[in-house]
Amino acid sequence: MAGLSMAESGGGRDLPSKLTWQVFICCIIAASGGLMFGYDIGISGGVTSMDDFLEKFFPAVYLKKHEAREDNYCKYDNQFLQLFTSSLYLAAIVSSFIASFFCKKFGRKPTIQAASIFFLAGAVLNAVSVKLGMLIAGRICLGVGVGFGNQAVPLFISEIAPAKYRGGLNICFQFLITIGILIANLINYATSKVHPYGWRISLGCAAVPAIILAIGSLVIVETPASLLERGKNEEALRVLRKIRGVDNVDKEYAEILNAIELAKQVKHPFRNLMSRSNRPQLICGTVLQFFQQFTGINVVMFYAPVLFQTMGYGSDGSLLSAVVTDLVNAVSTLVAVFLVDIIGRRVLLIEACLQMLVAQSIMGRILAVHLKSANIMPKASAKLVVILVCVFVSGFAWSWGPLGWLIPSEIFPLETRSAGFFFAVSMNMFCTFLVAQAFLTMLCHMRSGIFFFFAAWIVVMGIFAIFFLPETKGIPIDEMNERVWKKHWFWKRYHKDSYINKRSQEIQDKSEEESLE
Ligand SMILES: OC[C@H]1O[C@](O)(CO)[C@@H](O)[C@@H]1O
Repeated sequence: MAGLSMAESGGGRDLPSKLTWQVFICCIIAASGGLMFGYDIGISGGVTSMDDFLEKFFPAVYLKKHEAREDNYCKYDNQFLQLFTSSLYLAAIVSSFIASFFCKKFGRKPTIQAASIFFLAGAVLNAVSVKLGMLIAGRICLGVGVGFGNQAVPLFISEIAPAKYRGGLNICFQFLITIGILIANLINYATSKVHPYGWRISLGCAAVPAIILAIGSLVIVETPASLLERGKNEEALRVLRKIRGVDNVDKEYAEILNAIELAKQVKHPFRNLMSRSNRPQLICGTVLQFFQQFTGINVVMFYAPVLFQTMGYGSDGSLLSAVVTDLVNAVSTLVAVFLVDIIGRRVLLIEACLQMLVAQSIMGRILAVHLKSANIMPKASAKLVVILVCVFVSGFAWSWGPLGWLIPSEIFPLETRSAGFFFAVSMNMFCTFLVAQAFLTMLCHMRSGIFFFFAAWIVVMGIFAIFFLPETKGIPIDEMNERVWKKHWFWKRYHKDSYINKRSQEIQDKSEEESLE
């Protein structure tokens, strides 16, 4: 198998590996799960600002929207409307739990295939909806797809990529999420002019990425780690040779095998995950996803068109502004693809905190000054807010967006990887749900204060990144414990103590044995 010219050396050490086309294509196909996820994220904001859609499913919101005297901040405050957006994430939390077992027992590839089937069912159901119940049922199917896809795809990519390219390839997942969001908003822009069923086209088009994923998932290989985990040793060796593009993969094979043997001794991964020595990874992996969502990114992704309408833009202008921010989101994610394995994870995260903090604070201030109830914001300020949204989004896109997935996928040892990643995925889904469900109500009650609320969280996450997040750039996954956690100024205490605990347990066991004899 020919390798791409850029890659000849090993994954940060002496493992022979090339970035082969096989790996590259598998990663792109798997990452198209991100396209699907992104499409679902991007589509709901535009659809919920379309009059035809509101009139059919949410007549109360429709009336409120066209009520001249209604408070700008509260036009869209409706729990059911928020449930349309957020039900997907609720379903995804539950399904990613199931997916974590499915992924371990049947492998990463069938989990990705299952995701595509749920995506397809959800898209069809949404496009033909005649009642709110059908609409929500469709969103739930999409949510199950998201749960399965988001559980399997980042793991798949991290396990199949050579360590040296793991960061960049993994970010393809997030990149395709941003492309999905962008396409969704472009489609919304076009279909908002198609009356009365434009929204059906928007929701139905989700079937396209679902079909791409379904077909693509038939041709990808299973990861060597997952094959070994299920006792398919010969196949694992064959796949490893194929994806690395070299025959001599003995060392890597032995390392994965070793990790599997260790993993097999762990009968209860979820219980093991709670043990003291696994706590640093668990805390960092989950907290990163919590922080990712509490940047307030989904306020922009879900509700940008609604937010821009609140500021006085017309429907067209709002959808177009949302397209611009999505473009910035996608392009900036590419920056991370190229930089993450060169300058590392922490620099990106910390720099982005500063950038997002400045943008959020100025935005909050502008909205506080100009957007009093039922007032329309001056055009220049409204334009400035769009620019600030772009500054905010770009900071997020080259840092907390992609790294929220990458870091949790690379820090857990094999025995707790699936279980640990589940916590990260479900934290993402849970917080996305919270933001989606609460934002319009928060906007109505907190008004511009909402931006300061998220700005405060950005300060907290910056402090966390500076003091508590270790650098994982270029470290092979199976060496994380030795080279990262056991050396970190804060987290090393968890290993030291666990060693002491283990030793004292051994001594206690021994003395019990002796006394029995
Ligand atoms: O690109 C923005 C998107 O990325 C995510 O944070 C996922 O990583 C989504 O929740 C968000 O909508």
